[in-house]
Amino acid sequence: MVKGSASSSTNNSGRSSNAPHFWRPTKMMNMRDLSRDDDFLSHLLVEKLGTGAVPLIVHRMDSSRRLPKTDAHDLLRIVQRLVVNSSKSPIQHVIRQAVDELIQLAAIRYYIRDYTQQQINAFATHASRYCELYHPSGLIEIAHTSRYAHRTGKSELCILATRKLAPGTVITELKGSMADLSEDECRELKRTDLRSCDIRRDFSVIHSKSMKKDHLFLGPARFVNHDCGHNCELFRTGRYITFRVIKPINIGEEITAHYGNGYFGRNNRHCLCASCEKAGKGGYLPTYEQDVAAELSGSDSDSDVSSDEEVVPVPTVLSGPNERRTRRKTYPIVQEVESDDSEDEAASDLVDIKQITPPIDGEVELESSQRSTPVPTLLPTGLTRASPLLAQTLSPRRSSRLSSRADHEPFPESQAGSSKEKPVLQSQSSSTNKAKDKSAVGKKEPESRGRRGGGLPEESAVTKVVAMGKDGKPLPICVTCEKVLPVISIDSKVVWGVFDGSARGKSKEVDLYCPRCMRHYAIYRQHWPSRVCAPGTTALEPSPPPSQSTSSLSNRRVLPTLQKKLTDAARVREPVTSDDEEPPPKRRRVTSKPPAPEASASICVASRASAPSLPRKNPVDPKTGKPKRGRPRNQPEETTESLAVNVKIEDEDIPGSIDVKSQDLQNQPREGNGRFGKKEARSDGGQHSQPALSRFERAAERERRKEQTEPNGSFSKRTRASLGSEHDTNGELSKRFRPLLTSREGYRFGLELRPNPQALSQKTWRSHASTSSSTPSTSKTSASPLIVGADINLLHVEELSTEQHKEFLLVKPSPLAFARRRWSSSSMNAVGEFDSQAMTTTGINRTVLDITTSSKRTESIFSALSKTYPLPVFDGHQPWVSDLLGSMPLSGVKTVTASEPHTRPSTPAKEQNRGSRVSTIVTASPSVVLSEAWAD
Ligand SMILES: C[S@@+](CC[C@H](N)C(=O)[O-])C[C@H]1O[C@@H](n2cnc3c(N)ncnc32)[C@H](O)[C@@H]1O
Repeated sequence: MVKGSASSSTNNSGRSSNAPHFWRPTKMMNMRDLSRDDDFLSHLLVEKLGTGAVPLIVHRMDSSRRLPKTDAHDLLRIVQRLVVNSSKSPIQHVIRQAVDELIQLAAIRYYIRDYTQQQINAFATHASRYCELYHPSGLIEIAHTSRYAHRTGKSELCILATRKLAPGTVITELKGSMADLSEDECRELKRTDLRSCDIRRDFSVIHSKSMKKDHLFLGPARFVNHDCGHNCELFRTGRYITFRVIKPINIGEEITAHYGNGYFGRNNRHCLCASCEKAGKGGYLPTYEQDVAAELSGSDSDSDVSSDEEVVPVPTVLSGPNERRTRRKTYPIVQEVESDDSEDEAASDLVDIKQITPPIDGEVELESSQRSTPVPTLLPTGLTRASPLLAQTLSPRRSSRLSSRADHEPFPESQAGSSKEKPVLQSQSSSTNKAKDKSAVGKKEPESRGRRGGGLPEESAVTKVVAMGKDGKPLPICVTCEKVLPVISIDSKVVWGVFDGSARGKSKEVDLYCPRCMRHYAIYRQHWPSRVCAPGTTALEPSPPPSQSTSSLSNRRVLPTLQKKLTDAARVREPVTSDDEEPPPKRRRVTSKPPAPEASASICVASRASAPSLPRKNPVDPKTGKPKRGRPRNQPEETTESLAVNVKIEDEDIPGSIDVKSQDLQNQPREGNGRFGKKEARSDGGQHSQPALSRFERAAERERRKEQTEPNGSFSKRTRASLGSEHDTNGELSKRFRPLLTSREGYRFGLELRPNPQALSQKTWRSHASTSSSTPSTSKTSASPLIVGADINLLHVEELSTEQHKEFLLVKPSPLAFARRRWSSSSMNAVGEFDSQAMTTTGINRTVLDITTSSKRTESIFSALSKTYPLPVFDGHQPWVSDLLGSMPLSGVKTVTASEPHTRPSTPAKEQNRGSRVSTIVTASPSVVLSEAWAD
């Protein structure tokens, strides 16, 4: 292979100086790898997503290399999270997150195990383009089309609009980059080799006149099909090739471009586009087949086949091999990942698209690099209808079908047989279109495919036609979009779809969905084409991150190496600023939180580059020195992450946020799984640590404790008897018999008392602020201020002057960072004792506390705090604290909205205990209040 020219804007490290951090024109990339990445990603994120069962048809080049099997559910969850998070974070952020998660999937990690950092970057870039398609703001989607199947024996993909698009709209997510093709590669792609099933001629080869080079189109843009009456034009925008709408496009209509006048043979005489179909031109010319036959026999002097290319015209046969078949060779997806062939390291460059000087008006002209003709191939007979639809896992209801759909799928009469076998198109009874429908009955409706290119058609004016099978019965349609179900065929064999009469009975019983509508519903929980939740409906629930299966032996072997690469790649993928580049998403200070230790690999998030985190993995077994087997345990960070999803920040610009990841926290020893190490044994021999309990376990524990205590907080006799001796060897009350912490009013407190932190602190601070000019309030007279954060480490706060205290108190904690830890506190152990060690792990080690609890245990809390950690503590009962807090102008509450449900009791009796309960929360979960309140 020949190395392509390096981009002038590409620096020595192989990175373009003006490329965004998630896209790097990659030097020395193997074109086959790039193409294979693209194939793999489009298979995962288009074909497999939400359908799970659609076989691989997107395969461009090298089918000899097997692809690892990927769990469709994992893919779906990643995309669902992207959708859920899309309303909360900038698009770049959610896409990076999705790509990060994708790359953490075991199958993908295996796939890229031998990749260099540059290759990983390129892979991530491709992935980001496919992920971007699913953003709810997206304008397009990828769908199947069978338009060309009657000639090619296979289904293909196409791009459809998800919204009405007006002329001038730039479809930014329809990006493509171009891999520089060497002459050999180009010839390889062009030729039709009957002996090799692995290579196929590819039409997505673009010739740049200005560069005098051929390129291979990569990314979703490669699925834009040609139409002589195209509705979009290709143009270059900075580093991308993208598309601009030139004619109004309706929902569901296909996005088409013009490949050039000679792309499908001279004057595009082999073109199968809708416009040609309408006009009876190109591949729909009545004399087309005779012309082709004449051409093949050599009598056509106009033949485009150039003698210097190894293009072998393929005869028009029913079942013989042809270029298309080779392309659509069924791809074996192995059950287990296998070791792969060594890579051909011969390199070709991925061209920096900036090099391509548009010839006219910024457009990149596409010129046919093909000299041969698409080979007309007839499908075996009997495929006019399709086989039973596979996975009917989804159940969007017929009743909620969309009222009207733009015609987007070509009718399968031409998908599933020769043009002679085209089924009759017949009007569907429709109240609004009866007259038109009648006229359409029994004749081919030229508008059936040809609404592209017209003005934005009124949906009510759309003539609904149904495709009829050979037997005169209507072909099955998708219950959602009401389009004829595509028949997906590989090597002229139907692999997906509904066909033959035997299946028709079934199709009546079950609702059938096209792959696109299945996928759409699976992702958005909305019927196509809606991507947003209707008011009053439940939003998608974010699924937990996909499990990290490391069961494969080969995976375990390669993962450490890969991990290192991912980490290095993260460093490489720093943001590069340039005029041309999209600005990196504004970092939110409030979202800064201690990076999850060993929580996730990120090759994309530049902010993590300085402290790259590692993918979650199992702890190392001290005996064997190897990672433990089985599913890695969930880590606390996951909880905070999922909580973070539910936290909405209305004001991003929060000054004075505290980096809660203090040095001390970092220095704290951790176990292999990222958790903090065992805590020192306390003087009484007990352990501070408490096993992390699930919500249900905690509830069960509370119930158990309730049972064990009598109403006055003491243990029942039965419990007492079962617990054994009350006193330990020192004569102190044994831990088990210590009563639960109670407030002065006898209110039992603990983690079960979870008031709504926002409402609580709002009330608290408001009331305090309103009285701030008057006599300072105390916990006894009113709801008192609870905690004020300060970024200072004080041991003896009493020695400071009031002014100094004020200064400390002016520092505002980061509400979001603390809110994320709202319920993660385990600072109260099972018997209600304060666990200061746990407190440090919840990120409050820089916090000055004002504990206003009236509990008698305050003292022990303070001493525990100062023993384990030099945590400055203010006792709310001390007059100077009350004075200080009372005199401060307290601006109250940051608008942090937490959507997590809570179960705060609201009986009047309990309301009376608000002060105490709040105090309880302070000690049990300080972050609750910290997240909401601070002083101005
Ligand atoms: C750039 S790709 C477009 C995506 C393609 N449908 C796929 O699934 O990979 C170009 C290929 O699409 C098909 N194609 C697109 N427009 C066509 C047309 N007007 N007539 C015939 N084939 C077309 C041809 O198979 C061509 O090789």
